[in-house]
Amino acid sequence: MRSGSTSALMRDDSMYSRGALLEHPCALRTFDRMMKVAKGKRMVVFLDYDGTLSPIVDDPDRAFMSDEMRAAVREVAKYFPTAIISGRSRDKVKEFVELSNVYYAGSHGMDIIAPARPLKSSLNDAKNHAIPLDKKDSDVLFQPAQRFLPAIQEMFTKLEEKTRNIQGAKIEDNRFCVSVHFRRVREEDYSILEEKVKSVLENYSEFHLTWGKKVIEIRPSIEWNKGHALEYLLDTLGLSNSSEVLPLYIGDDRTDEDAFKVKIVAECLESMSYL
Ligand SMILES: O=P(O)(O)OC[C@H]1O[C@H](O[C@H]2O[C@H](CO)[C@@H](O)[C@H](O)[C@H]2O)[C@H](O)[C@@H](O)[C@@H]1O
Repeated sequence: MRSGSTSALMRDDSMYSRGALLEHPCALRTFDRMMKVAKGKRMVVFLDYDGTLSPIVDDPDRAFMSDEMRAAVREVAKYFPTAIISGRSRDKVKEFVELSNVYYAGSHGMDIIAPARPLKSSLNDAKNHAIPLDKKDSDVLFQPAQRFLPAIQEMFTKLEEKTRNIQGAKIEDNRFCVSVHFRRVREEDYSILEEKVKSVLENYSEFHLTWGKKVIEIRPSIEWNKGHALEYLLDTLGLSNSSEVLPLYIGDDRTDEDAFKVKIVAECLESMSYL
């Protein structure tokens, strides 16, 4: 996503959602179709956090998940491998979700804890970034944007300084990316905020901006997003064979589109539309 003019921040979140709904079948309304497609397949569940497992609220630090939702996810994870893929830092999303039977991918998939298994597919380069947590431990950390950490920390400090005087602006450290929230900023200050963010970014050519729900996200320009994280997880789970596996991805924001575009996910969506 790209800003057109200085008013990119004025973009209406609900317009995006309506467009996405037209393009993708609604899971609840097409439940029977989904079950037909799922028959005989190994289902793997991928969930976004904000706006999916928790409601969108004004204060990002208070986006709590309900106990009911937590119980539902815990139950789902008993039957299907389940992963939470979020723009948040992995620690933060884990703190909110509080479940031990799910996989976590934070920073839009740039920070994954996954079971240690040999990678089978074309994600060859990915294994170079995988760090075993412990010899006895069966989990590995996958962090393809590690080298950007010092620059991200620097940017975070600069953004806090520059936006200090903009009422309602909030900078969130998501470890391998940074969020600039403007949900509580007055509309007349949107363009000032956007300019300030862009002025910081000018000195960091290896980063780019993306726009979510009342949030600007600053991300390292590497070829890695929620879609790659989904593929990585499927692969490490030994489940990247598309004829046997049904990946179910639930998400509400623009960055979730990267996961919807993954071939195996897109094919499943398409097969549901033809039933
Ligand atoms: O990938 P996600 O888990 O959906 O994370 C995307 C961003 O979500 C959070 O911001 C959004 O939710 C906040 C709480 O409801 C809301 O105040 C904000 O306006 C939304 O954009 C999170 O705080 C961001 O860091 C994530 O990038």
